[in-house]
Amino acid sequence: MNSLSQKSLCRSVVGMGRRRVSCGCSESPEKCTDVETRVLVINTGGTIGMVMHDGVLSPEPNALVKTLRTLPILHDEKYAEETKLYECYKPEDKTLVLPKSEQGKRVVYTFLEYCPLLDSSNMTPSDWTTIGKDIEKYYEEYDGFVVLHGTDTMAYTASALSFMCENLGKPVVLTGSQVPIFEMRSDGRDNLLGALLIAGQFSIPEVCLYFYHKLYRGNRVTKVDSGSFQAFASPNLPPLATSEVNININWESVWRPSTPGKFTVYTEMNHNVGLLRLFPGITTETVKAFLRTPMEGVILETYGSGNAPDNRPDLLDEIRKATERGLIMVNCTQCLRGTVTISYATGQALSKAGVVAGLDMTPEAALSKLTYVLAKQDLSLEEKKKMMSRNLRGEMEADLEGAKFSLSDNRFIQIIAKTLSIGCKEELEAIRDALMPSLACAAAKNGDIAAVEAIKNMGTDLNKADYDGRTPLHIAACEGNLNVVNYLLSKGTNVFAKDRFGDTPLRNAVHLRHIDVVEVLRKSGAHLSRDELQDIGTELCRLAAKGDLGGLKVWKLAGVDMTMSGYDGKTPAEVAKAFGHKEVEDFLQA
Ligand SMILES: NC(=O)C[C@H](N)C(=O)O
Repeated sequence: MNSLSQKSLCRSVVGMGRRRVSCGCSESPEKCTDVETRVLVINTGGTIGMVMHDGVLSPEPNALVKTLRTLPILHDEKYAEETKLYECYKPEDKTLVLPKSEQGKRVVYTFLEYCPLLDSSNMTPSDWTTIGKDIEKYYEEYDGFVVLHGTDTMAYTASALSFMCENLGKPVVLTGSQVPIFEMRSDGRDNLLGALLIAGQFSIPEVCLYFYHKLYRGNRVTKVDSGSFQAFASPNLPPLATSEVNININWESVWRPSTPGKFTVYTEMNHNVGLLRLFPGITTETVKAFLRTPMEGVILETYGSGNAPDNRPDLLDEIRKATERGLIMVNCTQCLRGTVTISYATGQALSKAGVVAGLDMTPEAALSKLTYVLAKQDLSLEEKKKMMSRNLRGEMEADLEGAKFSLSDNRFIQIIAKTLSIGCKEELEAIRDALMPSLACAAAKNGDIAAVEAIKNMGTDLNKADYDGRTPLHIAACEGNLNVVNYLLSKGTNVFAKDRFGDTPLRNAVHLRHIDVVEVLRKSGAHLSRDELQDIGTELCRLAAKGDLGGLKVWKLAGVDMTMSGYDGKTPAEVAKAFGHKEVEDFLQA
């Protein structure tokens, strides 16, 4: 399906690893923060890459990369040449690099172009599967993913991917444009640039949609305008980020899963689903025909806050018969904004007929959630219904359990504020932001879960790092505080966070040989980064020469390939043999 072979992508990664390149500043290479991050751009089609032929727009294969290479805001050829970029990142003809960002980073991005490129109106759930599989295939090699997609069905794909991507730990950002990128007045250049900067630089482990300076949660959007650059809206959830003079991330809204695990893409889909929009005078025959077998799941688009006529026993009867037969029906409102409630008798009638309340889900999110949930063969009908009414990926309003304390509830900060004679909210927030990351790290070091929890309840993002870029998870992993590690993971903290030395919590746990922490981090989807895998063969050979079986076992647990050879081409097993460490040799050959 795609024109980029796996071999060429893998070689580009395994061969060189992430580079830290001198940016020309006066810092030593260790301190210089001009770091490259990698983004895979999956080009599925859409207007962004279309060209007018015979008066109609259609996707143009192999055109986008060529054009981007000529645009200085989207590609810095001078940097690529000076730093021999293409020797590290292959394939050369599909790899580009952004100019240095405000955050001091270089986003290197590689294109994976589908064949054929599609207008998104031609897409089906099997295209969602293709995209999901590619994200899974290249997951470990990239820091983030951008999916170029037509706008017409982008909200469906974004919603579907949000459910299919289980335990996602990296950003996946869908974008596209209203006008082709080749034209003078196009929104495509800004949209692509914004999506790349977000996917390459921020720990937002969600499927998102970036359009017209705003980053939205993918399963909250709907296309609202076919003639404006502001094509999307997220009526029930404010944007996760806005790109203005600065990129402002609304960290408190970023979705963090509470049950971490290894990243997988669930690709089974149930296609026997549909959307039924109520209208005054809809006939029983229409409803009956729609709900007929093989239909297994239907989103009923109702009026207002989830209402349907309660003076139509014929209609309600058909609905009841269908739900009793095992068809799952979900109630979503036709209104752009708002939620389904049972405050009206007309709403209650549906709930009595067995229809599940879809709360404030968009029809796009509800439909793709149904295709995902119904495909889970090992779940009972009741479990599937429960899943439909539960918040899985931030697609519906959360229960109150997750509600945050307001800053003014926080005695600790208030006492500090009083001591410093500070009264206004902005200053209180500034104090919180300055103090809390360090306090959270201190609590993580002491293994004090209650303190970490209290700090979180003050509204602190537990992903915030201290002056060394170290998060509470780094500290807990270093100290071997398994309970704190488990707590932090249950709150969805980022396992891929890197401190200013480029180390992840997993690398710290390996270094200090905290086997239990390594195991838990691996189960949560952590893997060593390309930087951390650099020269790993030499390190394994060093341990083999010393007969350090324990050290080798921890690396293996961390997912390292034990056959990687050292600087002289010898494998660790050969080195162990040469030094007469039989037990180590047997372990390495097992
Ligand atoms: N703006 C667009 O991308 C619309 C196009 N028809 C598509 O969805 O592929």
